[in-house]
Amino acid sequence: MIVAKGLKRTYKSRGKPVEAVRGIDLTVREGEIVGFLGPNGAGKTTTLKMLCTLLEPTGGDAEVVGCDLRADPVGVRRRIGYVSQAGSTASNALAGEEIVSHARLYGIGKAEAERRGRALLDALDLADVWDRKCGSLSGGQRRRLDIVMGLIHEPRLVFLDEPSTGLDPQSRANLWDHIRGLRDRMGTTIFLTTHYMDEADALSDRILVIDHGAIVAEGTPAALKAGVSGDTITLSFADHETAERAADIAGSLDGADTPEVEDAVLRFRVPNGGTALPQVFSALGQAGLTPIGVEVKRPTLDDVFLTMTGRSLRD
Ligand SMILES: Nc1ncnc2c1ncn2[C@@H]1O[C@H](COP(=O)(O)OP(=O)(O)OP(=O)(O)O)[C@@H](O)[C@H]1O
Repeated sequence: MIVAKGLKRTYKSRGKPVEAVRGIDLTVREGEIVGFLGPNGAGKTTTLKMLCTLLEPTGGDAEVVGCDLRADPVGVRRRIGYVSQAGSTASNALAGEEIVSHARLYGIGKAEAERRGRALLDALDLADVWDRKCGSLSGGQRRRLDIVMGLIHEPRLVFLDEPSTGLDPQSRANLWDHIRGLRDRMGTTIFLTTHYMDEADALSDRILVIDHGAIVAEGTPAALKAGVSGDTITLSFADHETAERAADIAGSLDGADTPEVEDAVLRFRVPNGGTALPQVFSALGQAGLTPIGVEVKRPTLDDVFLTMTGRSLRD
């Protein structure tokens, strides 16, 4: 669906070059949901806009749904759907009118547009909004309506730019269900940008992590997390001195990473938290030390990012 080679975009800002995307390679296969994850300003939207023909690359090439990005941008546009961050419906217009007029832009007849529109609304749990003003819909409903618009010409590939930004947790989870459903029922390939780790984790078959305009990691969410060594064990003690004594003991355990103590909290890494914990408790017990709190944390995508870049995705 997408093969990009050396894709690059340099902006000019106050006479100075800004290398937003520094020559990236990426491949997206048919039927995949690929999450493009990175912090603010990493180059996600710039990449997306280039792949959607909204922005000309300053270097590199790409083929999107079989069409060359530079030689056949119209071919690309006919074959893709694009759901922008800003949304595409006017508040005062009726949802049904917006769908039909959008479909007409693709040369779809009115009756066919209405048939497809109603079927898509139904699929996205919006069956009763045809005669409602777009501005009267909830945030989640309006995002789903945007997706209906992006799918009206039945593209095989759809780009979603930050799909759940601004939605409450329940609407986000509901939107994710619908996005997965589209792929499962219709086989639509989905390429989405996000700076939310949970969104990338919950939705994507494969994740590309971008930072400073370059791809720094790629893989399934599980493989990326497995690449980060070990689980983190956090133990709380009554005071700093006890935590320091516990740190000496934890540090001598097999496979344990250099322990860190902050106030009365000890944190260290082990290859497997579940199997290490009984050993930790037994060793601490022999020294007469008892933690007052314990937490075992599996690696998150933020740990992946931290390992790759030395910074947190949240920074
Ligand atoms: N029109 C422009 N002119 C100059 N610099 C730009 C322009 N658009 C984006 N940039 C810069 O390019 C870099 C990448 O921006 P981009 O919007 O692609 O990042 P992003 O990962 O999509 O971020 P966000 O999550 O905030 O949308 C940033 O440093 C941004 O300031």
